[in-house]
Amino acid sequence: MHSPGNCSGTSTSSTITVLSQATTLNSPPVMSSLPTDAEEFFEGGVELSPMKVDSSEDLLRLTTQPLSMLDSDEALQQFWPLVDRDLPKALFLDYDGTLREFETRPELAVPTDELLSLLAALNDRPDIRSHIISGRDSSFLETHFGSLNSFTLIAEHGYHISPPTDGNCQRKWELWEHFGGDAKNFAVHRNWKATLREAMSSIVADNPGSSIEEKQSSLVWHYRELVEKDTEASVQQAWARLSQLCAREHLKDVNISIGNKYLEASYRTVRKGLVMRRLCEEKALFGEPFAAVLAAGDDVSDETMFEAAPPDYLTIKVGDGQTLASFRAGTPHELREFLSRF
Ligand SMILES: O=P(O)(O)OC[C@H]1O[C@H](O[C@H]2O[C@H](CO)[C@@H](O)[C@H](O)[C@H]2O)[C@H](O)[C@@H](O)[C@@H]1O
Repeated sequence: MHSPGNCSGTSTSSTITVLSQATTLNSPPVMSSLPTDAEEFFEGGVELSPMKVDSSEDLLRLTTQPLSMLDSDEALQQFWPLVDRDLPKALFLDYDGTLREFETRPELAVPTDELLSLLAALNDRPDIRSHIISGRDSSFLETHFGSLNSFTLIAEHGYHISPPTDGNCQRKWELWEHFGGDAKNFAVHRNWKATLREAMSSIVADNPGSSIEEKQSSLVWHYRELVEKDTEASVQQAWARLSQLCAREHLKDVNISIGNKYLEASYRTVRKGLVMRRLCEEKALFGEPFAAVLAAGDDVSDETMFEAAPPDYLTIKVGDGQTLASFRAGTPHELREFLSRF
C-alpha cells in the first residue's frame, strides 16, 4: 500500500496493565463489557479462552507494548506476513476513537478523505479481509463504508452484520443470530428500551448538554458535552440508576456499559469478541483459515475482541487506559500510519 510507514527503530519499554473485575450494583464496573464469569464464554456456541484471573486478588495482569515495537518489518512479520500476498489475512477495525478521532457529537465524526483513501487501498487488496466492527448503527456504516465492497461491516457491536458484496454495492444486513448468536429475544427490545428510554430521558434532563442516541439494539447516553465539574459523579449516578431499574424490572438481558464519554444499555449477549471469533472460526472450518488476524480498538467493547483473541492475533489498543491488548497505539493517526504499511 501507499506509504512505507516510519521505521525509526524500536523501543523496549512496556507497561504493566492491571484490571480489576469487582462489580456491584452501586458502582460501575471498571471494564464493564468484560465477562465476569466463565459461563459467559460459551455464549453463541463459541467457546472462548478463559481469562487468566488470580482469584485471590481478583486482578488480571498483562504486558502491553508500544506499537513502535513493530516498526521494523522483521518484527511486524511475526504477526503479519508482509511478503506472501496470497495468504488471506483479516483486519477487525473499530471506528470511533480507533480509525477516526473523536468529535463532540457522533454526527460530526464522519470519515476524512485520508481515512477513506486508506480504507480504499485495503478494499483493493485480495489478500486482506477487512472488517469494520463498530458500535455505530448499520445506516451510518452503510452510508460511509457501503461502497467498500470487499469489507464486512459489523454494526452495533455485532448485532447487525453485512458481508462483502462482490462488486454489487447493494448491501444486505443480517442479524447476529445468523452467525451463531441468540436473536430470539431481540423481539422484546421494544419493551426494555421503552423502560430505559424514560429513565435516560430524565437523566438527560438532569444533565444539560448530554443527549440520547437510539439504535436498534441499544440506547446510548452521550455526556462528552457535559460542562459540569463532577461528570464522574453524574455518570456513576446514571449507571446506578439504570442498573437498579434493570434489577427491579428483571431486565436480565440488558448490559449497561460505560465507554468513552457514553453510557450504553444494550442487549447483553452481543459482543464484538464473539463475532470476531465466530467469523474467524467459520473461515477455518471451510478450509481457509486466516494466516494472520489484527484487531484494533479503543474502548471497553473492543476489549472483548482482545480477550477473545488467541495469543498469535495482533491486538492493538488505541489511546490510554487499561487493556488486554498486546500493543498500544497512542492515537488513531498512529494506527492509520501503521495500517498504511500493509
Ligand atoms: O465501537 P465504536 O465504533 O468505537 O463506537 C462506539 C460509540 O461511538 C460513537 O460515540 C463516540 O464517538 C462520537 C464521535 O466521535 C463521540 O461524540 C462520542 O462521545 C463517543 O462516545 C457512537 O455515537 C456510539 O453509538 C458508539 O457506540
